[in-house]
Amino acid sequence: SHSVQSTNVPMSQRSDYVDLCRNIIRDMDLYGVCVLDNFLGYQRGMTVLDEVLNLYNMGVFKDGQLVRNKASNNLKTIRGDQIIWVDGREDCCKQIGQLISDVDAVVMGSNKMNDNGKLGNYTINGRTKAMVACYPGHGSHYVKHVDNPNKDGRCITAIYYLNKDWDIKENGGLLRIFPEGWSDQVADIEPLFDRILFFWSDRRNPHEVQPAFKTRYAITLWYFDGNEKEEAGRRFQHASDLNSMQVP
Ligand SMILES: Cc1cc(NC(=O)CCC(=O)O)nc(C)c1Br
Ligand SMILES: [Fe+3]
Repeated sequence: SHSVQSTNVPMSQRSDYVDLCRNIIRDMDLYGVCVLDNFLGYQRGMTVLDEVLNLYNMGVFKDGQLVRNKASNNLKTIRGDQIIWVDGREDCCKQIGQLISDVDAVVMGSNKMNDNGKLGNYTINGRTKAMVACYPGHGSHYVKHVDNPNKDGRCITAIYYLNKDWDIKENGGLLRIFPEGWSDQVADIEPLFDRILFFWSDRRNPHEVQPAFKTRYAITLWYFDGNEKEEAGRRFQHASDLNSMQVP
C-alpha cells in the first residue's frame, strides 16, 4: 500500500498525482490489487464520513438483497450490508461527490497515462453511481464472490473505507481477496479510514468480507470498460443484474 501526502488541492492538480497514477498502474499490472492510504487526507476524509453518518441516521439505507445460499439451499440472509446509491450531486452528498471526482481523476489518469493509453488493456469510459454500504456490525458479513463473473462491463472495483480507529482483531470486517493464480496467497485488507482499494472486478479477484462486530462503512464505485459493456448490452442481461448497478 502507498501513502498519499495530504493536501487540499484537487486531485489532478496535486504534485504527486502522476506518481499516484503510476503506482496504481504498476500494482494493478503486477497484483491486480492496489491499496492507497490517506487518499483524501484526514480533514476531507472526515467530511465524507460525516455525510455518510448523516445518511445513515436519516434511515435511507436499504437492506442489501438476500442471496440464495447454495450450501443450505434456502433463502438465508447471507449478506448483512445495508446500501444506498448516491451520484454525488445531491445536496446532502457534496463531499461524497468530491471523493467520486478524485477517484475518477486517478482511475482515468491511470487509464490515459499507461504507455498504450490503457489500464490493464481496458478503455475505461464510465462508472456506476457510488454505492454507500454499511455493515451493521452484529457479525454481518459478505460471502466469497466475484463482482463481475459474466462480463457485464465492470472492470475495476474501487472501494473507499471510512472506519476510524478500526481494530481488526476486535472489530473483524476484514476484506479477504483470493487473487487467482496466487494459489496459497490471500490479500487481507483492513477497512481503514481514508484508505482506497482498487482491484479487477472479474474472476481474478474472488473476495469476502469477514464478520464485522462494529459498524463498518465503505463507498464502492465500479468502472466500465467501453467494449465489454457495449458487448454486454448486446447480450441478454437479466433485469436483476442491471438493477443491482445504477449508472448516472
Ligand atoms: C452490492 C455488492 C457489494 C459488494 N461488496 C463487497 O464485496 C464488499 C467489499 C468491502 O466492503 O470490503 N460486492 C458485490 C459484488 C456487490 Br453486487
Ligand atoms: Fe464485491
